[in-house]
Amino acid sequence: MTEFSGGPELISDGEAPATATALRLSGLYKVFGSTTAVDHVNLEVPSGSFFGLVGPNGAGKTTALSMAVGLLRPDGGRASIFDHDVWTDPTRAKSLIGVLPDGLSVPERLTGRELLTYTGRLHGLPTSVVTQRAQELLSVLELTDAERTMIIDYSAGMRKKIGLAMALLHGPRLLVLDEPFEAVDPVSASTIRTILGRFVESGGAVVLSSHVMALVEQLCTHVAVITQGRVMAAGDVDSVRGQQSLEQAFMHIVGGGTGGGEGLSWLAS
Ligand SMILES: Nc1ncnc2c1ncn2[C@@H]1O[C@H](COP(=O)(O)OP(=O)(O)OP(=O)(O)O)[C@@H](O)[C@H]1O
Repeated sequence: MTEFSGGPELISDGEAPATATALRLSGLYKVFGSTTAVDHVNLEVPSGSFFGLVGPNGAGKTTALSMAVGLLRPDGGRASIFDHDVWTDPTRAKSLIGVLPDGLSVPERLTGRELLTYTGRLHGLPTSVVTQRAQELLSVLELTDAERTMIIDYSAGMRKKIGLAMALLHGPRLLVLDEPFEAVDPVSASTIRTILGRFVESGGAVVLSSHVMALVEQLCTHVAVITQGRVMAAGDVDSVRGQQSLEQAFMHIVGGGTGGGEGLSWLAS
């Protein structure tokens, strides 16, 4: 097991943004055929916050995050990163964010090390900086043994970790992570939590989607509950959960928890 000590300098590359809002979504809207995936979503992610986006399957989390980072064009509304509009000022906006998208698509025949080198060079980082940061990220994320393995041969958890390394490599100020802990083993998950915690302590902001309420409750300072494309509750974690656990509050807000008690009688032997 690699102890996480020190590690790469994750906050650094841009000048300090003057605004206190890392991510602002205003009236964000997306329709697929007859499905309104994201329905006029307004959200503000403060600088220095750890923001969890939770919601049932199909709630619109991935669609909202994809529009927030400029991967999917909205049908309406705006997304801005530290006051830079993602669609009218994409170069500046995207230089400030690191993204771990759902279903990361990368050149599969590159090795982990090659992928980081390629990513760093695309960001315009000097070779020496890319080499040093890639080394540290591979080590911290326990991918050193797999640095010469092609991505096509990576497990699901290894793909998440190399995706996170790609998101961190250029020293962003906002991380937008779709299900970063999915398929990741407990030791790596703990390392990732430490990295993200340090990132936020240093003034960065993290937005992540997750289905694991206990994790969101433990990690996040803020949370938004989204269902059927709409934000049903948002704010600091204490105010959203009230006197209940976040899971109880979630069930209450989305109106779930009644299924599974009937039917499937053929499963009982
Ligand atoms: N490319 C697409 N074409 C058509 N419908 C889509 C597309 N992408 C998403 N949808 C629909 O939009 C809605 C929101 O999907 P989305 O993937 O954003 O939900 P999610 O909250 O991320 O779900 P999950 O938790 O299951 O990952 C769903 O009804 C989904 O079927």
